[in-house]
Amino acid sequence: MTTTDTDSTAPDTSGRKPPAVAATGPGTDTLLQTDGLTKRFGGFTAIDGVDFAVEEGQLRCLIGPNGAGKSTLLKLITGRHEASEGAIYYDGAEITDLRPNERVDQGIGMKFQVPSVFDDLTAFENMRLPIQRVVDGDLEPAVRDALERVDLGGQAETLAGELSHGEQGRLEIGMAAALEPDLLLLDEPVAGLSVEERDEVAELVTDLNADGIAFIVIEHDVDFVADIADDVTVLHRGAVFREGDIEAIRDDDEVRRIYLGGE
Ligand SMILES: Nc1ncnc2c1ncn2[C@@H]1O[C@H](COP(=O)(O)OP(=O)(O)OP(=O)(O)O)[C@@H](O)[C@H]1O
Repeated sequence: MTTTDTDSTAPDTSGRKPPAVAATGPGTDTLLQTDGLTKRFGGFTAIDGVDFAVEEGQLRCLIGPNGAGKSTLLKLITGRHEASEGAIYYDGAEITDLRPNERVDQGIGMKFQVPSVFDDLTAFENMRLPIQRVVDGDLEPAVRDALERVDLGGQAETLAGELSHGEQGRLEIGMAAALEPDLLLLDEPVAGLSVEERDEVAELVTDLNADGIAFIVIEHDVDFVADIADDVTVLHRGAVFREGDIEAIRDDDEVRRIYLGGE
């Protein structure tokens, strides 16, 4: 539940722009829009009045220094955190007060920073979990297809705990993609991976994006961002500091100062 003093039926006399619900509705290209989104932890404001949008099929990277609020913003979008103020609109409806599972049902998927595969189940058994939510009847062909999609067809019977970190990461992304989201949120998907594993994840994300899935990707690895991103949002102290394409962001002296170490 959001904390707001405003009666939604009363005329808006605040001078703020009208709710963005129509902005994500039919006939627009905007899939997700936040409006003045704010999150406070006690007296500390982690996300401070953020207006943030993702277009249909867009791949937007979210970067920023440690503690900038990137994970908190993603958790607000997935419903893991409740907003203190502001609103979130998705595909023509307000989702601010929906529960996490309801947001998944609306088409918002998430791969967390912490691995969420079950180590003592095989890759096949892990993949069957999301598939059984969306497929009726014989699950096996759909599970095999989903494993092929993340290049794990040959590892179906391997315990997830015995897969490499890169393979586990691909399995998790594949599990999130199996729920057929329109928007997939990834929190540092290549942290701790080798260069080759990183490239495989970049290829997978690019392929899924080409299939029409929009992405928000939190990432510290600027080379990975450059490999995959159309657009970059820089978050700093809980607010949007810059938005632009990766080249403009890389060349921005202020961004380098706050984020890239100012070299
Ligand atoms: N549950 C919480 N309770 C209190 N403070 C929190 C909580 N979650 C995050 N914070 C604080 O909010 C701020 C933003 O944290 P967040 O994890 O969103 O940053 P981040 O940009 O994802 O950082 P990093 O790159 O280090 O993961 C930090 O100062 C953090 O300490």
